[in-house]
Amino acid sequence: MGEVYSNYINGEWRESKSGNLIDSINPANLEVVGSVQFSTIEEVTEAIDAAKLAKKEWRQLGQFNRGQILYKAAEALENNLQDVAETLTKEMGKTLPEAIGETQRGIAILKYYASEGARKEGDVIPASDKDALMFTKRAPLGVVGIITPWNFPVAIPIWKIAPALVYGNTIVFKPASEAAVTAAKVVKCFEEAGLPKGVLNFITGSGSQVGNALINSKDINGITFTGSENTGHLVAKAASVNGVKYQLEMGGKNPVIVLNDANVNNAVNAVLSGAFKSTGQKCTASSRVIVQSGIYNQFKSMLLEEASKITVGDGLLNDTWMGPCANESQYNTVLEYIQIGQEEGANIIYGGKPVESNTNGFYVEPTIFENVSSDMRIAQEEIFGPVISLIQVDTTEEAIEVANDTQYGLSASIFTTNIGSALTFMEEIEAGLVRVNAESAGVELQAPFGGMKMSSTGTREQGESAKEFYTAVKTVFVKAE
Ligand SMILES: NC(=O)C1=CN([C@@H]2O[C@H](COP(=O)(O)OP(=O)(O)OC[C@H]3O[C@@H](n4cnc5c(N)ncnc54)[C@H](OP(=O)(O)O)[C@@H]3O)[C@@H](O)[C@H]2O)C=CC1
Ligand SMILES: O=C(O)CCC(=O)C(=O)O
Repeated sequence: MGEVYSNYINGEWRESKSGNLIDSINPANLEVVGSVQFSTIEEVTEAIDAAKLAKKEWRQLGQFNRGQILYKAAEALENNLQDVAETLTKEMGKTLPEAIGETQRGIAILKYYASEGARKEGDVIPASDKDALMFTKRAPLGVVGIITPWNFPVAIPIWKIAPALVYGNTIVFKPASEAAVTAAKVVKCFEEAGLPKGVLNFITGSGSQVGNALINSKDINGITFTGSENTGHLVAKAASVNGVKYQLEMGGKNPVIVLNDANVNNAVNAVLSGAFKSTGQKCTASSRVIVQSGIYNQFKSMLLEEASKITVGDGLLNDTWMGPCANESQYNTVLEYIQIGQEEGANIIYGGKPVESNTNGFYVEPTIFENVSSDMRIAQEEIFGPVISLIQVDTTEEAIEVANDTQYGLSASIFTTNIGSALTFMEEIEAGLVRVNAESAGVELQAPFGGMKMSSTGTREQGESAKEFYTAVKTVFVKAE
């Protein structure tokens, strides 16, 4: 049995009174990575109460000083980089280089929002009365609930926690159970940074119990969520009933268009990386590859050649390019969709089977379908695994039409050397992230991140956009007398 991690409530590591634990399982070999608390609803209330109690003092500390604490959290994470990254790989399977990259990104996000501490909190606006001073001032929301998924267990919590803190909010953070040990290690870095008690509260447990109690609380002022559509809808419903500000980041079914004039080599590399890195478990992963007929055969043969070089295995091993699915349920979902694709009449041209291992890991081959039409389930539903569909089209217009033929709108990319086609794509595509000659996955911490249609709720995370969610604007009008 691995180490046991407690909840962090009001500045103390506390075991749950339930006496029960949730084991976190390594998807590469089914070993227990560690265990976290199976918390009770009463403990959610304790965490929210602690955050409520801490909010005045934290707000009054001021934005600059709050930023200084985030620099210390960045330093703490830097000191623990290797351990956090290895835990991440063990918990959810992505390869160690990817886990190290994600942890480094977490450090960079902390530094970005630390420096935000020294930036402006509002604007002076000319009043109609020349003797008055009118300005805006950003105020924190108060207590923010943060619910995160398992696919980016370091970056996603940090890109929510860091802006929430610097703008003066206190937090109740509920991580995905699949990746809660990594999350506990991230929280320890905030503790090491010297956060006052109650400012960041961490509680683990089942989504349907702990998560549900958090989203239905009348004592939170904001809730931010990344995960599945089903849960996202529950968050939105509860938040609107309680008048709580909310933000959702959900799925994607991201297209990559490859036109006849594309640099095929670049397109092939971007599709493989965008589709199969992190075992396809990114909301920005490429899943529909829409290829113009003139280049289809050349693209397909290069894609197959490069796909054959992908090595699947334990993410901690040096020669592994792609790790396992994060858990048994994802593994079964991926295999089910491979079955569905075949029943729908699509052809597997690469992969399609589990990868046998002597460790019983949740390994699946990178899988490529062709003869896919846009109305098939494998072209419409988020698989969240290493599966792509090749869809052949004749024209740029048809390619964009197929790309938009989805309920999602997170990321979309095009490969072309024609600036006119690129401009048309930028204009016509229904996606929050528009990428030209670059893979669909790839998020810059200083830029707005979020989608259109069913992928998000219109709000954006990261960069300067985070301020819009984590603060309310006060418009102040002052006259001397
Ligand atoms: N957009 C994205 O980045 C992600 C998308 N997904 C999509 O979702 C599918 C399922 O993944 P899954 O992990 O089950 O996603 P969920 O939406 O169930 O989980 C995301 C987070 O929500 C919590 N949660 C679950 N149920 C509730 C609830 N009723 N109220 C409040 N919080 C809750 C989870 O806790 P707990 O872990 O304890 O259940 C977890 O912290 C994937 O196959 C993929 O398609 C998944 C992850 C990320
Ligand atoms: O592509 C990324 O780096 C982030 C994607 C993401 O937010 C997600 O998959 O949930």
